Amino acid sequence: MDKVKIVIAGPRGRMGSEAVQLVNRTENYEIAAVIDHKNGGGFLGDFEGFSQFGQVPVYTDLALCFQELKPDVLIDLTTPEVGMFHTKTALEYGVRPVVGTTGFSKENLKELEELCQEKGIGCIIAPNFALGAVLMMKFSQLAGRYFNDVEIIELHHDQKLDAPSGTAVKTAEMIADVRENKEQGHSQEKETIPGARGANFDGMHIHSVRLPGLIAHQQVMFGSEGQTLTIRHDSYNRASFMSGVKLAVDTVLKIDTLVYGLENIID
Ligand SMILES: NC(=O)C1=CN([C@@H]2O[C@H](COP(=O)(O)OP(=O)(O)OC[C@H]3O[C@@H](n4cnc5c(N)ncnc54)[C@H](O)[C@@H]3O)[C@@H](O)[C@H]2O)C=CC1
Ligand SMILES: O=C(O)C1=N[C@H](C(=O)O)C[C@H](O)C1
Repeated sequence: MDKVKIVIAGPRGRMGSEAVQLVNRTENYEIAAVIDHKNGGGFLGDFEGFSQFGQVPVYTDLALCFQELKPDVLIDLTTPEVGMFHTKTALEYGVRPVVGTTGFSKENLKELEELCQEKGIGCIIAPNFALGAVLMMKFSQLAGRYFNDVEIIELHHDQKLDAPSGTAVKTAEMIADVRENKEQGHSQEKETIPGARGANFDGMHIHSVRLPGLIAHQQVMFGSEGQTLTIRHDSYNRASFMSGVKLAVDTVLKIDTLVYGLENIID
């Protein structure tokens, strides 16, 4: 059986470097190339900490990489600014994207859904690859059917670029699908310091904590008369995301639509 040819964008990043190791240790996967904005024309092995990957080419030009190597899958773990461009380019060249990069808007998702349809190939965008986080979102959605009052508190390392996190937005979207619409808190509440009540998503509030020492954590709190329910997930390292990345790569090869969220494929 031919190996799955994978291109990884963002290989020197916290997630990308973990994904390089995942692809390298998976028997039927092969790293065809990496995409980085440095060292185009060189090799991954030239980057510090990657000496074992001497032969893996580095491209700065995604389209050129796809034209020359015709890979099966792009794993994108970059930044909100470039994630959409990479994903679109991949679909245009018939390469199936598995995207962990966060910060995609509803409009972005709509455009990608149409592009998948046009090209007849699959794409997976997963705001969180950790199984526990996916369950936390599903459990929160279940609780949202019974509790209208919810506050989402996401906690991340202080190098994170986007706020709120992709996971928090996805959680809010999933709860909003089942929750009776409600503007939370007192109708006359006033912020004496702007932002004190966090971001407002459909009347729910999202709070973003950024601290060194944290990795990726989220707590969803529900309240009603005389009780609260708290659902919490913690990722203590980036290895926690890798089984989800593998599941997404294996799945994206078999589908021909856009899937937004791992909860749609874990069953
Ligand atoms: N879906 C999930 O389970 C997870 C998603 N993430 C998301 O993944 C993304 C990456 O996160 P981290 O690895 O922590 O960030 P990071 O900052 O450590 O890595 C990002 C990498 O992208 C590279 N990059 C930037 N522009 C590029 C370009 N034009 N071409 C190629 N590479 C480029 C940077 O050099 C850097 O190495 C973020 O959007 C984050 O929110 C992070 C953890 C889990
Ligand atoms: O940047 C991170 O670290 C993470 N980003 C994703 C998000 O925005 O939800 C997933 C996870 O929380 C880690």
